[in-house]
Amino acid sequence: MIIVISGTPGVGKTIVSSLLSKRLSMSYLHVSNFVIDRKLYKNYDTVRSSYEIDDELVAKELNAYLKSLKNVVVETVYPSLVDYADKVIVLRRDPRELYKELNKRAWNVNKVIENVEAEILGYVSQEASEWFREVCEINTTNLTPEEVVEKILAEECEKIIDWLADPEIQEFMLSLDKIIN
Ligand SMILES: Nc1ncnc2c1ncn2[C@@H]1O[C@H](COP(=O)(O)OP(=O)(O)O)[C@@H](O)[C@H]1O
Repeated sequence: MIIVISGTPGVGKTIVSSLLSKRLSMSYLHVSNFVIDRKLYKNYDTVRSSYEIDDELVAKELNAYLKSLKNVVVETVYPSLVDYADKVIVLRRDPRELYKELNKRAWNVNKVIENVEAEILGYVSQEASEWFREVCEINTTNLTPEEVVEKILAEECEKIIDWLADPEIQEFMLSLDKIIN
């Protein structure tokens, strides 16, 4: 069984994946760590503070490795790297909360805002829906990580979340645009 836990950075993937894997006695694979451990990156972008990856190479190595594991919870920002999954969960978080969360990281302001805007526009959710037939979205805002795990186990999914339907989040996005422009 392969369970993919995806979402924008800061939504709670690591904590939820780790709890879920323990709860189900499954292995846990953090794709970014896999890429770093196996040196599957092309280079490190110091401006963006992130590794640039060769998608095809990572997908090839990752899927070969996943085949060797029976039961695994896979955490990734890029769901399309995974060829096959039994369940795909995309965690979502109120962009205003996510902004506070990402500001705690030692990231430059552009990187924080790019990621918050990616959450507002639903990039990861869109990628997951294009790649997999069925995707379960869970809004983690105001839930504890344990409650998120319970929802995953109970398959309590929401409709695809559209943050931009909320006028306050539209305003928030405009205020972010002003900071970077
Ligand atoms: N449901 C939650 N409620 C409160 N804080 C959370 C929740 N999920 C994650 N966090 C906190 O948010 C931060 C980011 O979580 P993390 O699991 O590292 O996110 P990701 O792996 O998606 O980047 C951590 O400090 C974590 O403790």
